[in-house]
Amino acid sequence: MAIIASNFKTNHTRKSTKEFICNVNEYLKKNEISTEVIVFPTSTSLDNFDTIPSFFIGAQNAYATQRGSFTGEIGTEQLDEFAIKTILIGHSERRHILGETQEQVAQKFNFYKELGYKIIYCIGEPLEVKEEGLNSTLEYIYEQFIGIDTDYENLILAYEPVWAIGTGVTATNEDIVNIHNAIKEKISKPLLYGGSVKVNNVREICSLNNVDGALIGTASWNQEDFIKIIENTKDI
Ligand SMILES: O=C[C@H](O)COP(=O)(O)O
Repeated sequence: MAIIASNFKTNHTRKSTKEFICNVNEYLKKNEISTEVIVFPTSTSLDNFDTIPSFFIGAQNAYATQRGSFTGEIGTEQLDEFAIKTILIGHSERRHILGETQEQVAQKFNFYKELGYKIIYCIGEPLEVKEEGLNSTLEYIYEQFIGIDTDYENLILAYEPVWAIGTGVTATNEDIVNIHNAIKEKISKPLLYGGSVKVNNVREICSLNNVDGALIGTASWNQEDFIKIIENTKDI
C-alpha cells in the first residue's frame, strides 16, 4: 500500500489547514481507504486533529530539545501539546536554504529517534551532482546517511532530487528506479519519491519498482487534488 504524504511548506493558514485535514479525513473514512496518509502543516497550524489511525499529522521541523532558548524553533513540549509524533527531517530546503548541516540533521534525527517518533527522512542531490552521473549522485546521497540509524524501526525515507522540487520537472522513471534500487539494496525501509509529483503522474510513479509512495509539495496543497492523488493510488 502506497504511503502518501503532503508537505505544506509555508502554505495554508490555521483555518484552511483545519478544513483540509477534516475533509481528507472524512474522505478516507467514508471510502474506507486505508492508505497511510501524512500531512505536514506549518507549525502555527498544528492542533489536536481527530483523524483516523492511518492518517498522521507531522511537524515539518522541530529543534532537538524539549524546551529552551532557541528563538524561532519549537520543541517536544510544543509538539506534545498536540500529540504530534511524526516529523520530517533532512528536507533539502532545510539543508540548502536554512543551512542545516549533516551533523545537525543527524543530531535531530537521533533526538527524535530516542523519543520514538515516526521520522520521514529526506535525501537527494542538487543538479550539479546529478550531472556528474549516477555514481556521484549515490555517493552524495550516502553522505546524507552519515550519523543516521537506517535500521530505526519507525523510519520512512524520501528520495527528493533537489532539481525536481517545485520546478515542475519530475525525475524520469529511469532516474527514480536507478536511485531507489540502489538505496533499497542497502536500506530496507519504505522509500518515497518526491519532486514535482502531480495528480496525473502519481500512480505511475508509485507503481515503479521500489517506490513505496510519494512526498508531495505543490500538487498537494489543493485539497481536491490531494484527494485525487490518494484516490489514484489507493490500490497500489
Ligand atoms: O516535500 C516535498 C517536496 O519538496 C516536493 O515538492 P514539490 O512536489 O513541490 O516538487
